[in-house]
Amino acid sequence: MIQEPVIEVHGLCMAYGSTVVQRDLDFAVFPGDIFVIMGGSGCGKSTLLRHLLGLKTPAAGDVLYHGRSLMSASAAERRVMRRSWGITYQSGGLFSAMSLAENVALPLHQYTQYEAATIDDIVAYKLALVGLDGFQDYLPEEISGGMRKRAALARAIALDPEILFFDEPSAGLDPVSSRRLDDLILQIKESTGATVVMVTHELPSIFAIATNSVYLDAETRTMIDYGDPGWLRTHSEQPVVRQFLNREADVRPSGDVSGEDDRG
Ligand SMILES: Nc1ncnc2c1ncn2[C@@H]1O[C@H](COP(=O)(O)OP(=O)(O)OP(=O)(O)O)[C@@H](O)[C@H]1O
Repeated sequence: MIQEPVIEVHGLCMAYGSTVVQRDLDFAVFPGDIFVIMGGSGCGKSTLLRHLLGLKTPAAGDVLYHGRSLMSASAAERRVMRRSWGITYQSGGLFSAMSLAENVALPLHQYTQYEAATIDDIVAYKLALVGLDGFQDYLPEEISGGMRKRAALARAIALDPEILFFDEPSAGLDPVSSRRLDDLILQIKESTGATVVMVTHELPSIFAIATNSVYLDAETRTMIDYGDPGWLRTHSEQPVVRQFLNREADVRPSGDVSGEDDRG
């Protein structure tokens, strides 16, 4: 059976003013993928995520969800699309003055007409799902960084999203917490059937959970490879991609390290 893509990126060109960040991006994300946006520092990964979320307008090209253009969607259509997305930001993005339960309840208040008791049940269930049973009354600052990331994930899955977006989910976490978050993302993807799109530099995460990826090159300002990162690691025809995935010494001519990831 041929699967229809969930997301299609067509001829996308992204720019800030007259400065082009990336151009000619063409790729698709299929149902159930854990799709990773990779590339060196400053190549445009977060900018691509902002375009996928409709937070930034392309200089050219389009993003389609189930074949429907995000760019030409009306505000009402975009709201329907957003209803099916769960988003977690690099910082977690939890509201510091609200308890974990209040944070997780926010999208339920915003997008549903559920009664308070139903919302309480869903919040308790989602917090339990991410291992935060019993922490509903804590403020974000009262728990660890790993727990905050998991609370942000609980909020992102509050509405049972079809697509989960992550910007650097394990940024700032120790390897054990990072691994736990990977396991949780996999578990949630498997139990809900969600499609996952994430920006990450973390090779262990990439190899542990990604099913497909795109590599954005900072130097040529376009995608230079696309595929399963485990396969690209040894088979990519692009030395920069193999280098990124193997974290080898820089293979560019000396003095040019624009594609290097300095955080690995
Ligand atoms: N609001 C902005 N205005 C102008 N330029 C910007 C803006 N945001 C990002 N840029 C530039 O666009 C380029 C891509 O930035 P972006 O944050 O998308 O890269 P990234 O790959 O996510 O980087 P990192 O890996 O360091 O997080 C960078 O050169 C950055 O300086």
